[in-house]
Amino acid sequence: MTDLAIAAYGLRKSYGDKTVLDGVDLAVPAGTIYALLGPNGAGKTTAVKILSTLITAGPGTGDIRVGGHDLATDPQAVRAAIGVTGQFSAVDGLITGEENMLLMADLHHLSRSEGRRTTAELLERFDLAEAAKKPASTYSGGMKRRLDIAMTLVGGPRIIFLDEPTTGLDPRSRHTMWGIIRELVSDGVTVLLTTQYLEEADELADRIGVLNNGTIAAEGSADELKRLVPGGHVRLRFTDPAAYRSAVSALRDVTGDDEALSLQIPSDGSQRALRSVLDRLDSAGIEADELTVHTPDLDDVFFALTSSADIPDQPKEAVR
Ligand SMILES: Nc1ncnc2c1ncn2[C@@H]1O[C@H](COP(=O)(O)OP(=O)(O)OP(=O)(O)O)[C@@H](O)[C@H]1O
Repeated sequence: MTDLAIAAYGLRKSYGDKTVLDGVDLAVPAGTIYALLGPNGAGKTTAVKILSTLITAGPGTGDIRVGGHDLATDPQAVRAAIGVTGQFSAVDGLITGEENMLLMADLHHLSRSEGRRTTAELLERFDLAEAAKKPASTYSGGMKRRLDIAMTLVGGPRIIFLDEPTTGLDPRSRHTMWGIIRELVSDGVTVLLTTQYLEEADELADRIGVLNNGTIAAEGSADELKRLVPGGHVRLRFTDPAAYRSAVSALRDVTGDDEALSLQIPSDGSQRALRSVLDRLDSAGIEADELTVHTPDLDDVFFALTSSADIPDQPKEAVR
């Protein structure tokens, strides 16, 4: 049996008559990154709050184990094993970065010397040593987010929940944060993150769960998810209408756009498929002005799975 850091069966939660989570299963192997991806209001934060014991799951929820501990019977042990960084920072702006860290060390009952050592180490690691004695309110968004994660790490959690860790950060800070998350996992920590950014899930996650309408509409690695949607094609553009017409008759299975003088050929984008297109063009003596390859990306998957809210069940049937 794989060592699961997080195992949740049939997560349910409703607010009044609004069902937010309608039986979500999650299985996250230790030492991996799992991304919960979903549009606004999909229930990502709700799932994180339940798994981190901040709110209770609704009736009908099955077993939930985090770090091997049963969430229902041993929430204290779960809390000791995890760290949570939410969308709203735990950083106190009135005190310095260092003081924020020392406060966390106190909360975790570290001795004074251990607290100082851990604080210094983490501030250094997160590139905050220089700013350590400045009030946190003077920090940039990226620095605050790094301090927030550093504070989460004071207790040495083995499982970390990151709720939208890079929302609102500029591209450079986002890349820094990705580096930090990768480093955590290389130390054996398990990360469950929520994100609205497909690129982030693609970059970081071993597995991605697409949350939609209260259920996981699809789950897999980024590559597996991309294979779920059709849409790979080669696009050829022409400036000469005669060349365009010859290409349409020389190639099979094409969809042409007579006005734009462009045509699309379904293709998996492989070298072999491209060569076959080029060979056919060559042997017909046709030269295209532009050739582009489009392979499905996570955007295509996301839109395919989350855009048809008006057609119940369709997304699930399409992928399962
Ligand atoms: N305490 C609450 N009372 C009533 N409704 C709530 C409560 N908390 C969340 N909701 C509703 O549950 C739904 C899911 O919210 P949640 O915050 O989990 O979504 P999310 O996927 O994290 O979205 P976002 O990306 O916007 O943060 C939303 O429609 C929200 O309005």
